[in-house]
Order: sequence, then structure tokens, then C-alpha cells
Amino acid sequence: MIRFDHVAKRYPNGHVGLHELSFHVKRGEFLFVTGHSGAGKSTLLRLLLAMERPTDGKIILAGQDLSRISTAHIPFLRRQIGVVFQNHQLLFDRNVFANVALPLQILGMSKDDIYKRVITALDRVGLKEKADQFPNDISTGQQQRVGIARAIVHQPLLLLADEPTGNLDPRLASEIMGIFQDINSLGTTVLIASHDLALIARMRHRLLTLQRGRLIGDGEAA
Ligand SMILES: Nc1ncnc2c1ncn2[C@@H]1O[C@H](COP(=O)(O)OP(=O)(O)OP(=O)(O)O)[C@@H](O)[C@H]1O
Repeated sequence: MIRFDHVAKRYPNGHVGLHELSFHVKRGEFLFVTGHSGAGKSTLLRLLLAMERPTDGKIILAGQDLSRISTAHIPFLRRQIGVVFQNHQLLFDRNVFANVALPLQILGMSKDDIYKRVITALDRVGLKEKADQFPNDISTGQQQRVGIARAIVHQPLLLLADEPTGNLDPRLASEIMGIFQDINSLGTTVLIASHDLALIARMRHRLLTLQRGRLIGDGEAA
């Protein structure tokens, strides 16, 4: 599903975000990426989204070579990926349904298909009954769940999350992880960048540890 082969990312100012990074992720895996601030977690996610290109090495995602992908093909690549951010980036002047529907409207999907998919996605995160509410009228944990519904509504092969529980209390963080687990059990590959080592250890999944742009650990979190 994902293959990094001796990947390096050097930024134009000379800063090296990643050095010689190699790893392989199978379809359907659930894994975490951790490391201190500046270790290279966001760089790794940006490379997977083709927001950055590697300066060296090769990245294959779902059979596509991201080191060579044309700009015209990038929107097609992104349709196979869902992204969850720490600050969920919801539109506060639109209700929950409209926030989740947005990616499908951009794809030009029919109203009927949008309705079915949005309700399915909201059901997956346990928020079907909140479809008509506005983000300001639901809790922070529920807002984060809307962000997850929006990330999975186009049924991506890969779900990426950058610190998705960063501003949540431990109980809500566990709840959100349970939702990622459910999504993964339906076949989506899930990759989560997180600092929360206690939470990661409880989940018992594969953990990639980065330190100053280098991979220093790859195994089940202990
Ligand atoms: N656009 C950029 N230009 C120059 N250097 C950058 C750029 N983006 C990141 N870096 C550098 O690359 C390294 C890795 O940064 P990255 O954002 O990937 O780390 P991170 O692990 O996600 O950190 P955090 O947990 O703070 O988000 C850091 O040294 C950072 O300063």
C-alpha cells in the first residue's frame, strides 16, 4: 500500500526533514508515527499527500510513484486519501451534514449519492442524529468526529491523521481511537501521527519512531 525506499526530503533552505527513510505498509494495516517536535512526522504526511516531493528516493502509494507524479494527477491521488487534522477545520457557518458533504460536492456527486454517503459516514462516527446541528452547538469531541466523517465520506483507501487527539481529554481521545479502529476493521489503512505515547501503547499497533528525520524504531508499541 505504501512503500518508502531511501526517501530524503531536503527543504529549499537546506533543512533536512527526512533522511534515508525506508518502510513498507501493507493494505489494511493500522500504524502510528511518533517522534519529538521537528522529527519529521508532518513531512512524512505531506509527502504522502504529494504536498511535497522527495529530494531523493522513491515513494509508492497504491501503485503510484509519488516521486514522479504529475501535478495533473495529484487530485486523483488525493481522492484515495482521507485526512484528519488536530483542529478539524470545520466550517462553522454550515451544519454537520454540509461539512461532511463538502468533499463529495467538490467531486460533483449526485444529491442522492451524497445523502447516502454522508449519512453512512455520520453513522460510522455515531453522529447521525446531529446532522442538522452546527459545529458550535456540539462538543469538541463531536466536532472531531465530524472531521473524521468528512475524511472518510469518499471511502478512501488510506486515512491519515495528524495529532487527531491533541486537544482532547484522555477519555475522548480513547473514544476517537476506537472510531479509527472501527474504520480500519472495515479495510481502510490507517496512519496516525501522534505524540501521545500512553494512548499509542494501549492500542498495540505498529509504531514508527522518528528522531531528527531518521527512523529509529519500527515495531509494536510497548
Ligand atoms: N517548509 C519547511 N521549510 C524548511 N524546513 C522545514 C519545513 N517544514 C519542516 N521543516 C523542518 O523539517 C524538520 C521536520 O519538520 P516536521 O514539521 O516534519 O516535524 P514534526 O515531527 O511534524 O514536528 P511537530 O510535531 O512539531 O509538528 C524540522 O526540522 C523542521 O524545522
